[in-house]
Amino acid sequence: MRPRRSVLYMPGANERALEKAKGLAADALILDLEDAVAPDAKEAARERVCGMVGEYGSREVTIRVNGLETEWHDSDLRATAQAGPAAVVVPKVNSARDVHNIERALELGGAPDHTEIWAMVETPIAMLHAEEIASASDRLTVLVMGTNDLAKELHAEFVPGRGPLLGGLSLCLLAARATGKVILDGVYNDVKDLEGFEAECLQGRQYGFDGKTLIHPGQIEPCNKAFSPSEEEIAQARKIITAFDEAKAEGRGVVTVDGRMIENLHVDNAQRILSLAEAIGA
Ligand SMILES: CC(C)(COP(=O)(O)OP(=O)(O)OC[C@H]1O[C@@H](n2cnc3c(N)ncnc32)[C@H](O)[C@@H]1OP(=O)(O)O)[C@@H](O)C(=O)NCCC(=O)NCCSC(=O)C[C@H](O)C(=O)O
Ligand SMILES: [Mg+2]
Repeated sequence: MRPRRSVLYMPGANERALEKAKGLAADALILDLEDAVAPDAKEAARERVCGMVGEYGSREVTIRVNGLETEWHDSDLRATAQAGPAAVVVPKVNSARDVHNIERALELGGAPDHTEIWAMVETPIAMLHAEEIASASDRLTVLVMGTNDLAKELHAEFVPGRGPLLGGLSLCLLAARATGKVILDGVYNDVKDLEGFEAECLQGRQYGFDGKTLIHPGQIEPCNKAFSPSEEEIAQARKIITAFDEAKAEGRGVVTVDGRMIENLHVDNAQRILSLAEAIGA
């Protein structure tokens, strides 16, 4: 299990941010060539980020290319295939066919096997095709929510609690869990509003997201905390596993811990929590 609690975007044209990220505690980085880079800076940014992939130590480094319909997409994908990051993040993936085209281009470009596809799901049609997108390729390992684009396409407003977006988020969560993929929540735009950010992290975790995409260093620490099992959760997980093992030894398949029923499925969940805590510790 690889923790992907905090996944930080940085503009591929912003040398200061690219340097600063070398000392930041994000689990993964997205070096961005898409929205955060102006058209006349695209080519220089591509060359810069492809040359920096190996400079971030143990962090998972990915590159977000420009969308399939854009003039930069093919060159971005070719250069990324050669750079061999942990993943290529592709915006506005709308169908299984899009995934197959990306996969083929990576193979033709000589991408190493370790370069995964992270598909951004951020349009109404992607919400409706989430399962076919998620299951289109073994190389595709992560779905990334693009909540700004989704809100724009829906003509939705940004409101506390994200009511207008929850239908789409839930469809993508269902698709990710049904196909065994990781899923990351979208970004929180107000970098000064930490209270609102923490509330959105908590909501994301409660819905089942594995982590959240971020736009500012100040969001990393609260995000890591929100998506890590707490000391109490770890202790409770151990207690559940021990109680169930004891019950099993006595020939029982169900037990109560603190008055609550515990069956096999709760033990699976407790084991997942311990594995995540162990992976974070490592
Ligand atoms: C949002 C920002 C434009 C704010 O920038 P700024 O006001 O300059 O921030 P600070 O002055 O508070 O910065 C303090 C220091 O931190 C560094 N910094 C800032 N952001 C980052 C970052 N993302 N990664 C690394 N380092 C960062 C600054 O350089 C300062 O450093 P120093 O001077 O040495 O102290 C800015 O944060 C920003 O550009 N964020 C990223 C924006 C981005 O990448 N957007 C695209 C991805 S989001 C998206 O597209 C979502 C999706 O597609 C959707 O549809 O939802
Ligand atoms: Mg977007």
